[in-house]
Amino acid sequence: MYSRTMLKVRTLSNNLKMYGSTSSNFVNVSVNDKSGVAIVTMQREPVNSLNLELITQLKTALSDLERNKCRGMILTSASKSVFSAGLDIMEMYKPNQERVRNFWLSLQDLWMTLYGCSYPSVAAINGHSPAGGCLLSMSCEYRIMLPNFTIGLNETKLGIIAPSWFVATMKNTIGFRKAEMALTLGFLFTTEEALKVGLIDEVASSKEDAIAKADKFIGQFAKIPPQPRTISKLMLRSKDIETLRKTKEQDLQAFLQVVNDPKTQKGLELYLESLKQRKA
Ligand SMILES: CCCCC/C=C\CCC/C=C/CC(=O)SCCNC(=O)CCNC(=O)[C@H](O)C(C)(C)COP(=O)(O)OP(=O)(O)OC[C@H]1O[C@@H](n2cnc3c(N)ncnc32)[C@H](O)[C@@H]1OP(=O)(O)O
Repeated sequence: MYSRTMLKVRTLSNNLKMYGSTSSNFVNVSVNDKSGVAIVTMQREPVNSLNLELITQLKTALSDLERNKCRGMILTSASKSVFSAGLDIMEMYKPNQERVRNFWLSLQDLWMTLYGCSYPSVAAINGHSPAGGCLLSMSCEYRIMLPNFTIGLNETKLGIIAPSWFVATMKNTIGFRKAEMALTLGFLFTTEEALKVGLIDEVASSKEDAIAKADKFIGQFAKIPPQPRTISKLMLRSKDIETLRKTKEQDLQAFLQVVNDPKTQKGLELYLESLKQRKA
């Protein structure tokens, strides 16, 4: 039913080529011919960490879906155990200044595109979803997660602060009090805990079940006129999108200041080592 790559994801744009990147395909888009619902699959092994290329390709895919008036979008992962490990730490460790700037601006763009898309959006969370992975999930309208994984904004545990738009997205998803607790603790919720707190909406037994549930959620909108649907969604979401749009440069400068701080660089080095040692 879902035909692979019916909507072609454009490869890297010219401005990325100057960094010598190869145009690997980190995003697959397949569209159900009957329902018009698209499945957007992140496929950057091993953990879908969000580097500049994955972020750019996701943004392109979502914008293409908008232009093609898709009926709904399901965001998921090709991995069996990780939805997304969040931002690629290698983009922030000893960064090339022009690339890290582009990285952050592209992340801002991706968030504004996903959070404000007109079509219904569902995250089929088929693996762990910390930090930036949680942001992507929360930016969708509905979340379905598989058991025995974790999700949350764990930034404070890493000694860093989630940007204000990450915080706003969490507050809008689970409410002020629960967001305050979760953010200050850097709490990673298990699937069951996430369901209880309202961070996810349903638990699925498998990826196929998650996709079926997502299709069912999106199917409800078949009877709702699209324009009032979109306007209602944007009445709730546009304030935070506009806030970031107006403060993009300020937000970028704050990020660059943190990233370029030698203490952050030392922290990143230790964190990368700890990730590697967990395996040993
Ligand atoms: C973090 C400091 C940022 C400094 C900048 C300052 C402020 C502004 C930015 C603030 C916002 C930040 C949001 C973020 O998203 S930060 C990223 C936070 N992410 C995490 O903490 C997740 C870390 N990863 C994990 O916990 C696990 O990898 C896992 C997702 C649970 C999956 O576990 P598992 O399946 O066991 O896989 P491995 O751990 O063995 O990983 C395989 C491989 O991938 C590397 N890796 C994992 N996560 C990342 C990542 N986020 N970025 C880059 N690389 C990652 C890991 O090191 C392994 O590599 P090797 O195979 O080479 O050992």
